[in-house]
Amino acid sequence: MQHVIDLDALTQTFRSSDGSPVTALQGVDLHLRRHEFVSLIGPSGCGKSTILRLISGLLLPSSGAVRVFEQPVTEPRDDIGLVFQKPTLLPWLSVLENITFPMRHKYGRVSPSDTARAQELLAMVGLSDFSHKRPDELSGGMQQRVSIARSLLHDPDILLMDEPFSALDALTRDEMSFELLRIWNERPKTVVFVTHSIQEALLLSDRIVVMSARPGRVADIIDVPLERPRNLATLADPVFTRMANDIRVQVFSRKPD
Ligand SMILES: Nc1ncnc2c1ncn2[C@@H]1O[C@H](COP(=O)(O)OP(=O)(O)OP(=O)(O)O)[C@@H](O)[C@H]1O
Repeated sequence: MQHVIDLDALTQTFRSSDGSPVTALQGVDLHLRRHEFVSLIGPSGCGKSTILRLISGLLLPSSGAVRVFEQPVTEPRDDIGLVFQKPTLLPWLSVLENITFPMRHKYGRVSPSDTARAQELLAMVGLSDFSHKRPDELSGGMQQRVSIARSLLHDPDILLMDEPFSALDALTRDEMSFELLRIWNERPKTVVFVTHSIQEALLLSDRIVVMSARPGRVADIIDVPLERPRNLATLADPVFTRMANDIRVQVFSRKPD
């Protein structure tokens, strides 16, 4: 079967400010199938964001290989959407202009269909009434919704999301998780989702990659057998609660290598 994302023997070393090497990732192998939803969880600093930067081409590996659609990744690709922890909006543009900005940046113009799609996405994230506001007139959570809408504008095949809901309040966070499931259902994509929330990972994912602390390695890959479509009832499913407990134990207990 063709993989959409292949990470083979991936090692990433950085140089810290005092010049000493920091091994962020060591020997990471991971293969994602088409339209799979995979979450990465693990302790702070275990290299989750580094994996997303490597897949996106924002960073090149110290050793090992990153392939997307079987092509080595050598630079950022157009068919990958990115959502970061922070919204990264341009403060001088309106909300609507921020969403269509990637099109203006790439093609020098924004077509009426881009604008219509941006408006659709704004409605989806509940911000139709804010399309002409500037980002600093919105709350942090609202700004993050705008950046999620922006990442979806060109309907990318791959979506890389780095704790996209961590800035949102708990209710909005649940709502956004279900919205993301709905979007993913309607327009399937291969998603790599970084989160610190075991519940969020379980609710969303086909597989959960549990990473170990520095140097970051893949400690376990867990299949999530919960039926789709998932909804509020999923959260009360005994399989969900049992798996959440098991993963919590796995993440928080120190296991000797
Ligand atoms: N540009 C860099 N220069 C030096 N060290 C870096 C750089 N980028 C990341 N690191 C280090 O690599 C390690 C992995 O960082 P990364 O941000 O990928 O972890 P993470 O699992 O996403 O963390 P968190 O959950 O806290 O967001 C950390 O020790 C970090 O300090």
